[in-house]
Amino acid sequence: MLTIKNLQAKIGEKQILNGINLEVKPGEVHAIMGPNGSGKSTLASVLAGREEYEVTGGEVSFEGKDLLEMAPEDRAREGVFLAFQYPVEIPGVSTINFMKTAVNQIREYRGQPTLDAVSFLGVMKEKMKLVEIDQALLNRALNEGFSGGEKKRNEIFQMAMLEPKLAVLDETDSGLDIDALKIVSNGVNKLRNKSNAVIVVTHYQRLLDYIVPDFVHVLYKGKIVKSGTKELALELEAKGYDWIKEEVSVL
Ligand SMILES: Nc1ncnc2c1ncn2[C@@H]1O[C@H](COP(=O)(O)OP(=O)(O)OP(=O)(O)O)[C@@H](O)[C@H]1O
Repeated sequence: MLTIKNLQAKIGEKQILNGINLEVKPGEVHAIMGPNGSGKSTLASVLAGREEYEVTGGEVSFEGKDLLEMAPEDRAREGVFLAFQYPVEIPGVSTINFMKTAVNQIREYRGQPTLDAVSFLGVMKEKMKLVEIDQALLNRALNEGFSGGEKKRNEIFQMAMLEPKLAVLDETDSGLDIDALKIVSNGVNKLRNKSNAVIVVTHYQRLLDYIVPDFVHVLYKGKIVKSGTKELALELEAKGYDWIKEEVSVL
């Protein structure tokens, strides 16, 4: 589904990604971990096509198409969803209206009939239950004054509505209390199936107790320096990153 080959990227004059290789197949969940400043958010942002980042080398293909050539909105239409670390606020536009437009644009792009107001509300109610989100929140302007946990929950709601093939969840555990962490994780788990894939960027093994990954990768200095299964996350939780940094330094 997603193949990243030797991806390099910089912001301003600072080179951040130094050759990322990653293969994600349908149905898989990959967790990306790593020390602060190693490039995790940058990788997510490059996949989303955020303009500030300049790709300086490598390739990314999504279902055989060159992802890096696509405009950010086309990436979303093709089925890539990125939950931003700090989602934008859109004053004056309710979350419901925002979602209705987004869902119908994607349906049109995929050649599916658009949803009228009644059908949209039906789908919305069903997805709201998945992430246990309150309608009062969805009536408010998008993200305006939302708490950290509300923003995160709303992102998972957006993901449920947009039914992406690949979801990139960036630090989705930040700002969530323990109950919200479970609700969001349950929402993600209910959305998992054989044909979609998830990349979750996280600092905490705790999240991976709920969203159980097939693979865990450690990003350090802009490269994936170690990959393993969920046991690797447990090892990192127990031992920290120093042993990995040492392994890298003797190479
Ligand atoms: N706009 C920018 N200008 C200069 N440097 C930047 C900019 N954005 C990111 N960086 C630098 O790029 C490096 C990687 O940042 P990134 O946010 O991708 O790391 P991260 O692994 O997600 O970190 P964290 O775990 O702390 O969230 C950091 O050293 C950061 O300071």
